[in-house]
Amino acid sequence: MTSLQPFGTRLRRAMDERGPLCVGIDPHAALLEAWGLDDDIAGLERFSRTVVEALAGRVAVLKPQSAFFERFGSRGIAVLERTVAEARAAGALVLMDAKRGDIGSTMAAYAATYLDPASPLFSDAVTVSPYLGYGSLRPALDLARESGTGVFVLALTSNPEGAEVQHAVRADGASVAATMLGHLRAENEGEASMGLMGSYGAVVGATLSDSLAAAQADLAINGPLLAPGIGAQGATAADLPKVFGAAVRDVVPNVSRGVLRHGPDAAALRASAERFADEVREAVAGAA
Ligand SMILES: O=c1ccn([C@@H]2O[C@H](COP(=O)(O)O)[C@@H](O)[C@H]2O)c(=O)[nH]1
Repeated sequence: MTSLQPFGTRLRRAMDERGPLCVGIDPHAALLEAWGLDDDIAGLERFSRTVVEALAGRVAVLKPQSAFFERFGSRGIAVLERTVAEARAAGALVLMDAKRGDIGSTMAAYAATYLDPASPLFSDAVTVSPYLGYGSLRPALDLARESGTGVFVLALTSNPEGAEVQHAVRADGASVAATMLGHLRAENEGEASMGLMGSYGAVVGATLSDSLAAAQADLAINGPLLAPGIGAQGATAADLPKVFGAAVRDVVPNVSRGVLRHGPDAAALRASAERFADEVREAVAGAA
């Protein structure tokens, strides 16, 4: 298998060169309408291509939300394939937001879909759900190591409903979220010993200011922390130091609708992404 440099190394370089922002490609029906596009395959294709052309040469990460492509069936998946390939060719890292999770034997097929370089949906990283247990994710974790890709495990999601599962406390006193973060810390240990960022990340919402303060120590996983919730969900770049504490340097903040609502004008999309990137840079520098 042709292997890339480890995802964590590639991501750290992209964050240093371009800033840490991740922009989502979320073709909501309402956004297609606001852009003057039809809610059909041609609208989907135009929307995605516009975002890629405007931003793939500038931001560190683009995150297509698979659901918005899947709803168009096989033709939507074909657009997703082209979107991923064009974004990667233009220099962005692509994080596929698919939130897959299943028993190990099925997980191996999901892993092959997103993390095998021979797959038409090959991406730099994928989001996964650990609801079937962290160990069920092993095929994705192993394939990521082999192919130089990354895996982001849902730990503390940005939505308020997540707390009933993620804050649940196990018999040993650890919360489910802390347990997932502990697994990721162990997964990234090899890179930590070499002073590099690991390739195994966690999803931790930027919206969690109140509930996270007590758990900041758990965030030291030596891997990237994807932080959705900025913009449409109400969090701001200025919240990041408060939410993430010392881990703020490993945060990859995601903004989707907050940027996309400025389209379809490419210059306006770029200006919005740049504003968010500047705000993030300022917040992180202020935390030093
Ligand atoms: O905890 C999570 C995990 C994933 N997401 C995804 O991120 C984007 C957020 O979009 P906005 O328009 O910036 O709200 C979207 O694709 C979600 O599915 C999340 O929001 N929270």
